[in-house]
Amino acid sequence: MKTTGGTDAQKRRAAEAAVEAVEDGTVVGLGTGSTTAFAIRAIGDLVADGLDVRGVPTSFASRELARECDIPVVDLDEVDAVDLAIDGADQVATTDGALVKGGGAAHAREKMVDAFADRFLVVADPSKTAETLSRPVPIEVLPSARTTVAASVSDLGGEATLRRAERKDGPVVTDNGNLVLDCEFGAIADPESLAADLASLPGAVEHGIFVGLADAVYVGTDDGVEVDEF
Ligand SMILES: O=C(CO)[C@H](O)[C@H](O)COP(=O)(O)O
Repeated sequence: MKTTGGTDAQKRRAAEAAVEAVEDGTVVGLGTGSTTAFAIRAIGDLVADGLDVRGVPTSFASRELARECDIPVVDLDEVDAVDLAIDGADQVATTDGALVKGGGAAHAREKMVDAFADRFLVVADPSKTAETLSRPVPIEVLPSARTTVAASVSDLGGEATLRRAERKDGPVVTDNGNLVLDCEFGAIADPESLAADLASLPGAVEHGIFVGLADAVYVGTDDGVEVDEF
């Protein structure tokens, strides 16, 4: 499910440009994925130079990396505000900054942190951008809801596939102990409407469509960074 079309240099450029927005004394949401990992490492470098920040990780993996980088970490329920969140995406709509996320199965916690943040910056490479979202939409589901949610997805015109683990027999289990259905809808003409439909399914914990949340998208290219504000 991971999308790895961009180069590390592109990802790093986007991440390091976004990290320039991190201010002293703030709480920063730490997204998940290979692009955000560059941002977490860059924040770690600033912490080593004396920057005072606390990070709110969105996954086991981002928590581990933040700790490795000596970034003090706190849970979302321990802070009154998240000043800035930096997170990656599997696909970014260039028109309005709508996203498909969840390639790392972390979208439930990512959505909580990204939505709560005063400002949410997306970091991406050019392989992620599109005029219309069309990537399969991950839905985190309670284990016993996987067949009922899959049937509802089919009623909505999609096709759900249980995400399987690459290095173990069986399904991917999220950090929250749930399963993930990757749901193919083809081109998504109205992400807001599909998001509302998916949010209403009993047993669906969270889906990977992020509408109206991104404040800016940083796209790292081979020779710079393009920034779109929304
Ligand atoms: O949504 C995500 C994890 O749930 C990631 O942000 C998304 O998959 C992008 O990852 P990468 O930067 O490795 O391509």
